[in-house]
Amino acid sequence: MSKLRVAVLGAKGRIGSEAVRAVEAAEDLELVAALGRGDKLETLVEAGAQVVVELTTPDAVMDNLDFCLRHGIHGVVGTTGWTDERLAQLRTWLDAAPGAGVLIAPNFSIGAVLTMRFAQQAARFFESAEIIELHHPNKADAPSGTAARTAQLIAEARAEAGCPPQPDATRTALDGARGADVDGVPVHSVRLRGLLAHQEVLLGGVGETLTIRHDSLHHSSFMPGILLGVRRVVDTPGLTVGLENFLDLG
Ligand SMILES: NC(=O)c1ccc[n+]([C@@H]2O[C@H](COP(=O)([O-])OP(=O)(O)OC[C@H]3O[C@@H](n4cnc5c(N)ncnc54)[C@H](O)[C@@H]3O)[C@@H](O)[C@H]2O)c1
Ligand SMILES: O=C(O)C1=N[C@H](C(=O)O)CCC1
Repeated sequence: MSKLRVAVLGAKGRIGSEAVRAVEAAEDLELVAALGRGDKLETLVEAGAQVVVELTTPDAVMDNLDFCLRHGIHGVVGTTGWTDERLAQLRTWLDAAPGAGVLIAPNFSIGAVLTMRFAQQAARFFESAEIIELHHPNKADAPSGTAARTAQLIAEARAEAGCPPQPDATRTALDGARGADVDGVPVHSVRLRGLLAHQEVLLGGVGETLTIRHDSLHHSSFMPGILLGVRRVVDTPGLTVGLENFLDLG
């Protein structure tokens, strides 16, 4: 059986360099290009890449995906910074590229995906929900893509169940003291040397709290998810948001 031809964009970065090693080590995949900032995207076409793993920056990701889809190359995207406008733009490019697929995964680690699912399931049973995300201090964006997605899922679950707004008597607060408001869910971002990627979802009800915590301790935690995304995206045309769609979680 022929190997799937894979390229990595952001190949010298923290997660990109780990992805290069993971693709090289996978028997069913062939690494055909490993590009960094300033490298020509035409190399992807010359190398015959079928799937691009996009691990760059929010500033670069849209141009990279535009190029890939114009050349019929599938995308597995870990880069953060997604907004409704960006997703709408991506859908128009996908409409013009029949057969091409893009997976956007706010988090490739299985534990983080399960954290999001558990939080979504629990959200309607508690009056209060807040998120603390904790990352290394070199991270460019806040809140993390994972925390933003978790907050959206919690808010959707609460709205579907008809939950009222969260109790909060705060009348005066220093700017930022109550975190960022993501669809009504406060999200607090910590940046601390020594950390990689961590998240706590705090849920509170009368007389009890539930804390769901996940820790990524090494970039290797993201690799099984990236490889799964590469293998599945080639048979999944259109836009898929979230690795959970490839995990048969029920
Ligand atoms: N989804 C996930 O599971 C997951 C996990 C870790 C990181 N991330 C995200 O991945 C992105 C990268 O994170 P990082 O910690 O590796 O950052 P990083 O700064 O270490 O790496 C980014 C790399 O991309 C390169 N780059 C910038 N513009 C480029 C371009 N136009 N073409 C090719 N390469 C380009 C940079 O030179 C750098 O080497 C961030 O958005 C981060 O939030 C996602
Ligand atoms: O290290 C990062 O940067 C990470 N970014 C993703 C996010 O913003 O959620 C996933 C975790 C690691």
